[in-house]
Amino acid sequence: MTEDVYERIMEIARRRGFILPAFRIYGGARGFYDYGPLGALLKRKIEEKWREYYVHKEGFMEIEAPNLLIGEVFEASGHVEHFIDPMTHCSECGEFFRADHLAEEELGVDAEGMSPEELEDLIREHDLRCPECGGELAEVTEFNLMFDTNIGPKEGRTGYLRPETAQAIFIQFKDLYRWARQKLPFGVVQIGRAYRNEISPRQGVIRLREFTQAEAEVFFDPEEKEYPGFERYADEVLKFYPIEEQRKENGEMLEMSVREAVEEGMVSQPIGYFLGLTKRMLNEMGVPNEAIRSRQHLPEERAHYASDCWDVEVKLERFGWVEVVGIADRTDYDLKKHSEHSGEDLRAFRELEEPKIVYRPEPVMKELGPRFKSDAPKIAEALRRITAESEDELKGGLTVEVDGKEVEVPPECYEIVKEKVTGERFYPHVIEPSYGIDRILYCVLEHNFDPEEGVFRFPAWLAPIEVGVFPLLKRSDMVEYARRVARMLREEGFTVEYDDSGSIGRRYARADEIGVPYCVTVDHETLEDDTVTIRDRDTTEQVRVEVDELADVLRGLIDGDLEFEEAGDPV
Ligand SMILES: Nc1ncnc2c1ncn2[C@@H]1O[C@H](COP(=O)(O)OP(=O)(O)OP(=O)(O)O)[C@@H](O)[C@H]1O
Repeated sequence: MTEDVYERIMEIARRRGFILPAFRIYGGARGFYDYGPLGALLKRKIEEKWREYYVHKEGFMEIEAPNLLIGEVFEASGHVEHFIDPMTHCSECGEFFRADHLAEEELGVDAEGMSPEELEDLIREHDLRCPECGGELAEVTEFNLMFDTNIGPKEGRTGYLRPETAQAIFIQFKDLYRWARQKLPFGVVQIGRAYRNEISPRQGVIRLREFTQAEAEVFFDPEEKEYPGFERYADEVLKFYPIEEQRKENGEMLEMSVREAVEEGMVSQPIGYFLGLTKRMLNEMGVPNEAIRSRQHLPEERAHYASDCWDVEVKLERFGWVEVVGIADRTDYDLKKHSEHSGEDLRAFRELEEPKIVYRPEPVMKELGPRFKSDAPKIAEALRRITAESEDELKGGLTVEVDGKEVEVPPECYEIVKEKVTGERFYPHVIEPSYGIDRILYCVLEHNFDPEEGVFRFPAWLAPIEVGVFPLLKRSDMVEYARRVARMLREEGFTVEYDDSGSIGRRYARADEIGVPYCVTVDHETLEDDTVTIRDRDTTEQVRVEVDELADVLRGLIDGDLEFEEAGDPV
């Protein structure tokens, strides 16, 4: 038997129906996996836990938007231009590689953020060859990771499968802000599939081409430094790995509370808050503190929209530290871009402590119209978004951005008006905690795996099957009774597996392997006095309880409100 934990877990995952390669009968395709019946149950539980934190406890609004978005959205967001990875391929066997990953793996260098030219030089300098066949590597080019398609039968309307769920939230900001009673901060979440045409996904379930993201976009006023509710996770102690430590030769992870990290200026309050929340959630799922760290992105690895980003990484046997959650400060980047490209005003409003005088350019349509034709309304809208503290700032012409292009507006196209205002419009900033559910699911499998016994020891609430129900013998009276118990428990809301094949020992072993925390057995005594046994997965101890009380007892055990020893009479 192989010792590699990943192999062992994936073997059980495939055999028992957690995760399995997709399209297998047609030879499969890298980066696509199916969740089998157990995997699907486990995934739902992880998603529900995430909802409990973000929708229930934070009170964020959840939306559900299309997976396929029109091209304009990603033109504006910068993904068409920037969502690219460097790529090379072998000129002999034709295999494709992420050029930066290849350089990192084969040469041990840090190639993050290198340009295609720099990577090309590195490859030539070290005579790097195809790891599969030794062939020569072709030129390094840029590859956009978005899957594109054509919307409708007519050519011309490009659509993209979303590479992140976030954009649909930004483009609906106006309504969302209204539903939030025009008060900041507020959060909006979305959970769903995201698609990235990863060049060469070789890390099994870690790097998929279709995966599930759970994202929150938290809109706040950048002038407010305090994050409401900060105290909730302020005392969580985390392992921080900031940029300075990563740059030192023997850099270390710094263990401190979220509060201390904020006081030291290492993280902002909202970023610290969501790092603390994430650690707490991962702990609940059985990922221990030693395997969790918060690593700050180096400037060269930050996404095009982020001013700061911290990844929550989980340590895995085969892959080392793997990002499972990214918490990015997206500033006002997205709302600004979508305002500029769409002409909609996606700003929020804040009351001023004291009224003030501002100057703004009021569009003169009879000048704008003939000059800019169909662009005139958008230019007028862009002008209306401008305000200045002094008249001089507006004199002599202005530059506005429309549909991603800069447009020079001559002074005769607007009149400068003076206004007394009691409030002002501004672009909210956004903190985005972005969770990769599939990666979390694999981390949950690995960190709840007991390699000695080859079984999963999920926390009871997280186990895909919560209760196993077995008749001791395959006698019709016991089978019938056990089936009735299984049905009753299902109706009470438990996930239940009924099993009557093979010896009872084999059935317990099968249940242990997939992490079933409690097994209920119907035996001779049951038929006489309506009591059953409950067996605890981790201690293999048993208690006897009345069938009438079974559902309440199991609920108490699964919710952690009841100790096993107190659950019934020891057997
Ligand atoms: N190809 C993928 N397969 C599975 N999950 C992914 C993939 N890409 C991203 N994710 C998940 O989505 C989360 C947020 O996406 P983000 O854009 O921050 O990832 P990323 O920094 O591009 O990831 P990576 O650097 O590993 O490619 C990640 O933390 C990760 O859990």
